[in-house]
Amino acid sequence: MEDRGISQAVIRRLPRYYRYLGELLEGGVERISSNDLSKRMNVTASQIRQDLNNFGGFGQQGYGYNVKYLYTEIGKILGLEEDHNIIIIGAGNLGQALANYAAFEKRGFILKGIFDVNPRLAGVTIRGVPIRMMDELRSFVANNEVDIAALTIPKDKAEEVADMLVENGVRAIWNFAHIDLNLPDNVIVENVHLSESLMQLSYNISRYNEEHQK
Ligand SMILES: NC(=O)c1ccc[n+]([C@@H]2O[C@H](COP(=O)([O-])OP(=O)(O)OC[C@H]3O[C@@H](n4cnc5c(N)ncnc54)[C@H](O)[C@@H]3O)[C@@H](O)[C@H]2O)c1
Repeated sequence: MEDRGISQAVIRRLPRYYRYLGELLEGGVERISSNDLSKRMNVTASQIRQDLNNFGGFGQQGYGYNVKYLYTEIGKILGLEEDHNIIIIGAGNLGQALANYAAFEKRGFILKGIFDVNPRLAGVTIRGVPIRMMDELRSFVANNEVDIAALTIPKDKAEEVADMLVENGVRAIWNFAHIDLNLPDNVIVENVHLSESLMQLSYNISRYNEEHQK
């Protein structure tokens, strides 16, 4: 998928630019050169120029980038100018950790509901949001605008719950269950697997060790 002709590789890097530019804005910085941004972000200045050139000619020689403008433009590309309503399915360790993480709200991801099958969790609230039982899910999705469903349930339940969500109109899944979901093309899935990130770390440790033994 391409966005305004911008490659997925660039899109993957945008959240990091967005985070740094947000910090600069909070610190009152109005403009920054690609060299300064490069030092902060530990990315080459030429990579930054290449990436940010995708958004038009607002990096000017001798002036640098207009931080507010770039932040706003990247926010638009990432679809962050509108809020997204989220529900979490599975209120175990991970689901509760996500629900407790208030900072998502600052980015416009609003927690609307939490669901589980465990009756002992019924009515427990997390940051004011009650954990509901799964038999309420259908009517909840029908009566509330739900943009994203996070799946933090066991993997053998994930496919069936994802199907049910999709049947009821949910179009984006943030999938933490260790399974590749088989869903229609019009459903957008983002898989988050911390163990894959750990394996990447492990690979980098091995590579570092090998290189430094030579
Ligand atoms: N992607 C990652 O990086 C990552 C990291 C940790 C865990 N996980 C995965 O996330 C899932 C949750 O992990 P956890 O440690 O929170 O487990 P957990 O056992 O603490 O929580 C799972 C919750 O799901 C509920 N549940 C079970 N079946 C359900 C269903 N059909 N509908 C709704 N809720 C249901 C359970 O009652 C429980 O509260 C697991 O699949 C785990 O493998 C993924």
